[in-house]
Amino acid sequence: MSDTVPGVAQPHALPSYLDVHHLGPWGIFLQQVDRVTPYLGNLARWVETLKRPKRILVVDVPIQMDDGTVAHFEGYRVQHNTSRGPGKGGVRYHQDVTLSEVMALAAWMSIKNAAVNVPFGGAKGGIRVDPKRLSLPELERLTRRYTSEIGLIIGPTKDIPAPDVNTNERVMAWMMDTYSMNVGETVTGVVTGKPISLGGSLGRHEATGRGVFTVGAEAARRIGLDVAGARVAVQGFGNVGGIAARLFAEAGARVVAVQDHAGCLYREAGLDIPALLRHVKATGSVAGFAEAEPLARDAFWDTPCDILIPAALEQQITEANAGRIQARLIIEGANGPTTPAADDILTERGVLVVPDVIANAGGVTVSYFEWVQDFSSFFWSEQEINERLVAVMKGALDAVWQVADDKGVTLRTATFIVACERILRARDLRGLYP
Ligand SMILES: NC(=O)C1=CN([C@@H]2O[C@H](COP(=O)(O)OP(=O)(O)OC[C@H]3O[C@@H](n4cnc5c(N)ncnc54)[C@H](O)[C@@H]3O)[C@@H](O)[C@H]2O)C=CC1
Ligand SMILES: O=C(O)CCC(=O)C(=O)O
Repeated sequence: MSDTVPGVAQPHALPSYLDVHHLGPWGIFLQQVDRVTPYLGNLARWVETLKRPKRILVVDVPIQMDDGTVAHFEGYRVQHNTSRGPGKGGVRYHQDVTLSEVMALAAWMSIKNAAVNVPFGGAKGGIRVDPKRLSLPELERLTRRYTSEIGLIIGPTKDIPAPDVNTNERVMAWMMDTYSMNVGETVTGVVTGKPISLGGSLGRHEATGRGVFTVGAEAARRIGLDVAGARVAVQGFGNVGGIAARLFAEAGARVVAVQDHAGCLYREAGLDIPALLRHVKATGSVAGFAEAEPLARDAFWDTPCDILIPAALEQQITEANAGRIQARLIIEGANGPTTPAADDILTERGVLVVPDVIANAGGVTVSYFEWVQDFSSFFWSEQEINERLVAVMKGALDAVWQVADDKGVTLRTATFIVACERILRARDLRGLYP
């Protein structure tokens, strides 16, 4: 640290799980912050703020299983930064969820929310659980107990959860109901991504995929790649990947390869995406879809394609496969799919990466619209929402593209520059003492 503000930037040793050498998503976020710091000018004196989450809550979530036994699950809610507004970010249910992962996901929310200039800080939550092994009543009990445990720190003006991997509108309805019962009144604005009949927003279900498509098509146009006829490969075929694939197919692209947790498919002529979506709805996975050839999982990364959309989990594009990717354009639907070392390889090879913190911001943008609609109890048409979403996404991409050109940096560094400046300027203006 070169510059110091009394009481702020003292070089205390970081706890081990906050250390840049700690491998995992949080370590990756710290490396990304280090890459942007030289571009932050005077605001760099506040950068330590980004390296320490504001608030971390780890909760024990005990529930009664259907067989009468009691099981304990570990849950998290991390508020990374609240300088620009209440915490905002999804809740993930997955067997591999860790604190490092939730910290990074919360931090990427801070960057993303600032990049598209919605008035939120960054937060994220999760439970280490394989939800596929729970019955529906067990899942409901888990969600309700978790919501009560994190109820201490969430709220419509404090921190507003939303869906992420393995959570959906139904889970959000349970969260909204539990929080409301605990505070004694109906509070629709405590979560977004709710069912429409409970204060949800039209267009939220599709928003992240629509945002991926919007910035993807715009980036393709800017590099002279025609979406009509382009070959697209998609990893992850859930809310984000499935909808992005559908929109690209509707725009005339050929979705040639798809991978999810259980299967991997290839079809040179392009997969029938509506039929594949029906298959996934019926069976839970792309595996076993008859109108395609099965593909070995690792071969997915060698697929001849023009556009690659990672839309599953973190750290999928690494030093091991970045050199094999054939796409000219990568649009990050997932959070954190590319490691910094892989980023460097892709840049070197001239592959354009539209980073997660802009590419998948469509979801939280429409979550912001949902939150505003809940507060005003006045609801907008789907057309209005989609038009505003497209305007926000194109405007944000345009701004970071300009910074990337001006400074000769990648789109990821450019997005971090724009976002960190907004966050740290807010931090600076707010000052230190209560
Ligand atoms: N749902 C949302 O609004 C947003 C989600 N995201 C991010 O997008 C990504 C996907 O989220 P959703 O689509 O919401 O989740 P989802 O639960 O709807 O779908 C996840 C998909 O990833 C696949 N998958 C899981 N593990 C995999 C593996 N090891 N290899 C290949 N595929 C695997 C699953 O089979 C499924 O198709 C995550 O990184 C999430 O954080 C980002 C912004 C908003
Ligand atoms: O809609 C939201 O509030 C957040 C969605 C999310 O978790 C994300 O963008 O990664």
